[in-house]
Parts: sequence; C-alpha cells; structure tokens
Amino acid sequence: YYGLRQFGGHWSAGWSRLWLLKTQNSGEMHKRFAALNRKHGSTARVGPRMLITSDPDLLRRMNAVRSPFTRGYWYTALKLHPERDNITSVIDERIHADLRARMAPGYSGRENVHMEQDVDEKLLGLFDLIDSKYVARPEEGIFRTMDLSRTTSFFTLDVISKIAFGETFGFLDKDEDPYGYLANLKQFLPAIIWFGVYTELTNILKAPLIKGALPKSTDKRGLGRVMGFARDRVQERFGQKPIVRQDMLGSFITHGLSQAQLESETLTQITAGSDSTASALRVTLHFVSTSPPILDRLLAEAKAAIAAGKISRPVIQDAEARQLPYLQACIKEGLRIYPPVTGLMAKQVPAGGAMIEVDGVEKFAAGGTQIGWNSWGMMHDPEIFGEDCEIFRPERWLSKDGSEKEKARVTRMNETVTLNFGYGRFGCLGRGVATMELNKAVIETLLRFNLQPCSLAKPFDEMVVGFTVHENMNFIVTERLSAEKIKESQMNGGADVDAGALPGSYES
Ligand code: HEM
Repeated sequence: YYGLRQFGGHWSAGWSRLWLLKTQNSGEMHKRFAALNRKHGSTARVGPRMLITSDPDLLRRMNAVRSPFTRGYWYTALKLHPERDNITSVIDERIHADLRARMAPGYSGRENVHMEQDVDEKLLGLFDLIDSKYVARPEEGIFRTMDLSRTTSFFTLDVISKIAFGETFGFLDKDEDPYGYLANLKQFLPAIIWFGVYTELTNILKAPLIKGALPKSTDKRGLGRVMGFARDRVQERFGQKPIVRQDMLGSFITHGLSQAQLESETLTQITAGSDSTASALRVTLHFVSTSPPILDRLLAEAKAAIAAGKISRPVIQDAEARQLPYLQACIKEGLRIYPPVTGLMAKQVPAGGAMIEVDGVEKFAAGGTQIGWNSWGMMHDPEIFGEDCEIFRPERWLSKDGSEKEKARVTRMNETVTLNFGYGRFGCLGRGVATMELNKAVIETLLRFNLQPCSLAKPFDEMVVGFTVHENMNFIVTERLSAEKIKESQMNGGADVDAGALPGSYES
C-alpha cells in the first residue's frame, strides 16, 4: 500500500489485484480504465504495485531508447510457449534488442520485395469472395448478409501468412476458419489477462498436466494447428533441399535466427499481425459507411484522384494512398476511436523509483512498480482530440488554417495517435505492413461496395480483452455502381442513386 500511496485509484487497489482482474475480465476494460484515469488523474493506481497511464508523455518517456524503464513482468503473459520466449514476451533488454535488430529488416519490406504485390493479391481475393458470395442483388431476389468481422480477419490472416512464409493459410479461398483459429484465440486472450495480473501463475505452465493442455504444433485445430502450419513452413527452409524465398522468414534466416527461434516467433507474428489490423479495418469501414457525409467526401477524393490518374488500378499503391489527406484522416480516426491494442504492455520503474507527473503534481513511484497503458483513455482525451472526441469525425485531422496554433494542434494529435503502435525501442515492427493494408483496403472496398449495417441499434458484439474481438458485424453489401452504370440505370428508368439500398430496408 505504501509504495504508491500518493496515487489515486480504486480503494481496494492498494491491497489486492482482484479489482484489476475483474476489470480486465469484464469485456469492457477500456471504458473502466478510461473512467479511472478521468477520475483519479492521468496516472492512477490499479494494483498494489501497478499503475495505469493515459499520459502520452509518460509512455514516450518509458519507451525512449535510453530510458531506464524496462519491460515489466506483465510481458511474461505473452510467452505462449512453456519454455521459449518470443520478441513480444522477452524481458531481458539485451536479448530483446538483439532480436529486434535481426527481425526489423524482414518486417520493413526492404528485404521482402514482394510485400506490396502480395497484399494486392490478397485484397483482390477478398473482393472475389465478397462478389461471389456476399453481394446482395435485390433486383434478382438475392438477399444476403456478410459478417465483416470474419472477412476482415480472413484477409489479414491470409496477408500475414503470405508475406511471412510465402504461402497462405487459405481462409479467403475456403471462406471459413478451417483450423478453428479465431474461436481458439477468443478463448486464449482471457487466459493472457489472468497471467498478466498473476504473473506467478506462469510457473504452473511448466507442470506436465498444464503443459499438455497448451497449444502445440501437433494439434489438429486452433492456435496449435496454426503453429503446426508455421513450423512446417520453417522446416522447409532447412534440411537437404531448403526452399529459399525473399520473404520475412528468408530475411530472419539471413540475419541468423535459428530454426527453434523461428518456430517460436511465427505464432507471435500471426497473432500480433492479424487481429490488430483486422480490428482497425472493420472499425474504419463501419464508421465511414454509416456516416454518409464522410463516405461521400472520401469517395469524391478518391474518384477525383482516379480521374487525374493519380491512383493505380485495380489497387491503389501505398505511396499514392499516403497522398490522399481525407483517406489518411479516416484511417487515423479509425485507429483513434477504437484503439486496436488495449493490452496493458506494462513497463517497469527502475530500481530507486521515479517521479511521475500527474496533471501537474509530481508523485513518487517505487522501484519495481509496473505502469500499464490505457490506450482507450489516451485516444479519447478531450484535451488532445477536442471536446467531440467520442465522435468519429475525420475532419479533426485537417488543419483549419495555416496558423501555428493549428499546426501544433494537429501535430499533437498525430504524435498521440501513432502511439497506438507503441513507441521507441518497443514500437510495433509491423506498422508498415498494417498501414499498407489499411491504406489499400479501406478505400478499395468502399469504391467497389456499398456497406449497410443490418442493425444500427446493435451493429456488432464486442469483447475487449487486450485486442478487441468483434463478432456479428453483419452488413448488407451491394455493388457500388460506376458513373456509367448509374447513367445506364437512369436511362432504363431505374434508381438514380449510387447505392443499392435494398427496397423496403428502411421501412417498418
Ligand atoms: C493496426 C495494427 C497494429 C497495431 C495497432 C499494432 C500495435 C502494436 C503495439 C501496441 C505493440 C507493442 C508495443 C509495446 O510492447 O509497448 C506492437 C508490437 C509488435 N507488433 Fe504490432 N500492431 C499492429 C500490426 C502489426 C502487424 C501487421 C505486425 C506484423 C506484420 C505486427 C508485429 C508486431 C511485432 C513483431 C511487435 C513486437 C515488437 C517488439 O517487441 O519489439 N504488428 N504492435
């Protein structure tokens, strides 16, 4: 109790970790942590030796290259394997820095020359799937709905497998989760919460009975089956006739990762790289397509750029998308309104303690204290993002004028939203891949399809457990008509709108 007595928080947090466990298991930890920081200050107490912060400056200070703060023991919960650590779980600074240096070139695309082409190929695969199975054609009596949460996950899973191992899992081709991966992940994420709060429990993973129950590469289904797929891809690169490819695995091998290291990194690559991006994609598509003025403005920007020959067809290039200010504003707003990662990612105060500024007041945190990250609270801070920060409004990212004040406002927002990808020596290695996927998938999907949620009252179910698990995100998808098709339709006395809203869908 005494070590952190200067910090406010729930009354029980000075004595027990139960409040923290209960909050994280509630499925809405994001809202509860945000309320806690609003009430008790930008850094507040969540456990006897744990704080949580929504302060961007503190996050940058802890993650900075020469900071004395280290990863906290919270990270051991990300081990996923009874014996072997991976880049996201390892606490030892030297080992982590070495792994990061070896893996960064593979993630960056410099040594993975087909990356953009691979993303394009999978995106076109996604559109083929939507076109063939999910487009409703009411005029032909074909009524269908699509669960956007599944299709976006299938897309990002196929992208990561393709760019990592040169071979896809085949979720999009099969239009199903052949290994029961998503269902298993949903069961697994709450376990990470338990281990994050009671890290001493990780010791029981070594017990033979528990060890036997953990996912392993010989499993027929779930995370283990995906591990098995990855293990096979790793094995192909070694032995008598090794396959040589210029992809992530190829780059990691060039930089000296052993076969055993590669096997433990592959599952991390898949879990870190798929659901985070899928969550950002589906949330952005949801908010844009349910806000007609935003959708109109975004499409107008893209159509003008196509007419001016500034966008490649059939798929926009990453560099081209970066030049579309309103598209960038929509993507940033999507990352802000629903931060994809809500896990605590707790860092540790160095021995001797540290002074932490809480809304202008300096408070002492004892050495060994862990400080978790409240991403939702940080991205919903009215002081940084404006009084309407609970609303999806991409316009906030566009400067109103060229004044210094405006520049400072937008810069501060930009510097904060990028923290969604972590920062400094713990920053996300897949950021380039994720932004490439979002740059392409958001606009290309909306240029082709009109998305209408089946229920505005309850557009989706969600469970926030480190990542956000969305389910039942059901949409009616219709073909977005081209200008020529609209003209043709008008001449035949048909609809004069660029959207195929189902007849009668707004009635009763
Ligand atoms: C919108 C999508 C994504 C978001 C918001 C995101 C966010 C994050 C965050 C918050 C961290 C941890 C920072 C910390 O420990 O303090 C992280 C780490 C990491 N991410 Fe991502 N990520 C995304 C996509 C990806 C993708 C697509 C990949 C793989 C291609 C990836 C690979 C990694 C890896 C390997 C790490 C560990 C880095 C390290 O430990 O040094 N991420 N990411």
